[in-house]
Amino acid sequence: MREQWRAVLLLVRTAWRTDPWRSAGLLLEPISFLRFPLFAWFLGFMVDGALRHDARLLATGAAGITATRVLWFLGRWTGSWIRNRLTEEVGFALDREIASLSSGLPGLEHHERPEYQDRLEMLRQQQGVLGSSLNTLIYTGNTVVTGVSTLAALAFVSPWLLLLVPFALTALPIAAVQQRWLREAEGLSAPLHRRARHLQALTVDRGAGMELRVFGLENEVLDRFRHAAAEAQRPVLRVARRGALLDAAGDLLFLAGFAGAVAFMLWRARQGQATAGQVVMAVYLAQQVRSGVVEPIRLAGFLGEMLRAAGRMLWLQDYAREMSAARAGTVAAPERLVDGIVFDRVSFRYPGTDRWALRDVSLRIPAGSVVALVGENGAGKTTIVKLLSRMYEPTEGRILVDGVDLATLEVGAWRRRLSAAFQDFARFEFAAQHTVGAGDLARVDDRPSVRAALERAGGGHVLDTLPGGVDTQLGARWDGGVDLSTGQWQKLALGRALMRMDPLVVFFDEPTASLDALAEHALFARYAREARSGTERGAITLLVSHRFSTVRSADLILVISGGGVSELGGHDELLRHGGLYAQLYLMQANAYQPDAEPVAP
Ligand SMILES: Nc1ncnc2c1ncn2[C@@H]1O[C@H](COP(=O)(O)OP(=O)(O)OP(=O)(O)O)[C@@H](O)[C@H]1O
Repeated sequence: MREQWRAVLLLVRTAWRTDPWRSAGLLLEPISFLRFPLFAWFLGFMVDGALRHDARLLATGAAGITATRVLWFLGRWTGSWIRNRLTEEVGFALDREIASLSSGLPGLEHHERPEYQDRLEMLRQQQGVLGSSLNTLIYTGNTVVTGVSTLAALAFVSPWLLLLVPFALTALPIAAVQQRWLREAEGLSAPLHRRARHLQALTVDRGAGMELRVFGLENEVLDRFRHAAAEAQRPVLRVARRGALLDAAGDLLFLAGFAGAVAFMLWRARQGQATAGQVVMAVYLAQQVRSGVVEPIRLAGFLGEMLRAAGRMLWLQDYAREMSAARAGTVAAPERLVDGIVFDRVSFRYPGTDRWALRDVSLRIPAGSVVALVGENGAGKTTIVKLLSRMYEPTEGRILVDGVDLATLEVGAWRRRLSAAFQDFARFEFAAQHTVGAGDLARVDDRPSVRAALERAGGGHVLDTLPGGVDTQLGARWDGGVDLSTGQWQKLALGRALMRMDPLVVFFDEPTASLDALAEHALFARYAREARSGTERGAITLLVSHRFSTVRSADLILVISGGGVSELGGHDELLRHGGLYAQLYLMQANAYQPDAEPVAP
């Protein structure tokens, strides 16, 4: 119950914050919902006036009915106008908040948690519901006014008529049971919905489109999507069918009670205990008892669904607050690195898995160095990058930045001192200027800086091929938008990584997979020279690459294998050592010279 009140408060607070005037105006609407008892009362006047030939009573009844209609019309008209507008505004405000909370979470761990995914999935599905939840809340309030005033008027005619209420109240347990079923069904459907959305996304995803066609998977994916969507619907449909049967049983019961109430009033009239006007008033009100009592209950059930959606919103708020408090850190990020970064017995498991991605890693990355991470696929190289950028926190052990635990550094400030280019780079479909400039928001509009960063990334010529230069909209789906090749996108991503002027750590996690080995080598040789010349900041460059021609120019090479560091040293030193590095290096070197004799260490 406390959670439901919190959800109601969330809606009211959001409405008030979004538009206080409209929120206040809505309080007028319930007045118009007194129409049923007023109408019945004046109708009774008219009937009695007509039977008694009492012109004053007749006129009072007619005037009252007219006034009731006018009040109803005005209240409804202004109310629904304000309500619709406010509902939209509140819906947008909540949608914005979901986006801002999800993207503002400090790390990526939540993406690995099925329970987070499921709840977010439900929130996404119910975004429309969230928007109209305020509408339902107010409308429920209005129907409560109708119900209570109807019952009060009925009791005024005869308290015995309130015996009709239990017949209507059967809707209460029915709604509760239906809600429970619905909740269970939603829980069952959520992972299936997620799967269906993933499959649907594959059918429209441009990247997946090529593979779908090459491997002839179109129908297979469509079939899987249809199957997953049908499966996701099944629990909810089953519940809807069972719910409709329960509703029908409740309706029949009320019909029996209503017949009893009408018979009771006719009996009273025959006994001379009620006027004809009171009989008409009672019959009119009795048939309203059904909607007067059932409607608020039905809506309360519906409101329950809304409040559950609002409750998930509260959960997201709490989760974001908790994560930020636990992960945000308070210590200011350093201006420069003096000693470097130390991994102190770091172990890491991805959430929801029981396999160690890194196990007991201890190493030191000296300030000002260019470090290469090499190793086979799945060895743990990217995981090291993710831990250093605080997308995840170590499961065990600590990472020290100049002796300070990285977990205590203020996460936003630390990230402002990083820069990165990834193999899975983002394709920001903005104007080219902003796609690259996004790497340093403060200089997002600075044309010379964007040009310079791109030149350093070896991508200056990409701009020259664009019809509108830096102002060209990227992405073929936009008006006048231009699409780029994967390699061109990658160069823009590299340019973005080179926008920040004073990063402390720069990650290059296989960002040049689309470049040939020579181009990659030339790019990093140039970059490493620059990085070494800027050593007064002690900046560290971390390069993940499978190309040993690039890797060999690093100051320090870390060979990652099976989640640990198996070798560490300079190129010559590791070759002399004759371990895994030497083996992999020679294999690649020989592959580049197929006619040459195998090179021995
Ligand atoms: N999000 C994730 N959830 C669960 N396990 C993961 C996740 N990402 C990576 N792993 C696992 O962690 C291990 C290390 O992965 P990582 O991405 O660090 O390897 P890598 O050395 O960068 O590989 P590659 O050269 O293929 O990029 C792998 O076994 C991988 O399956």
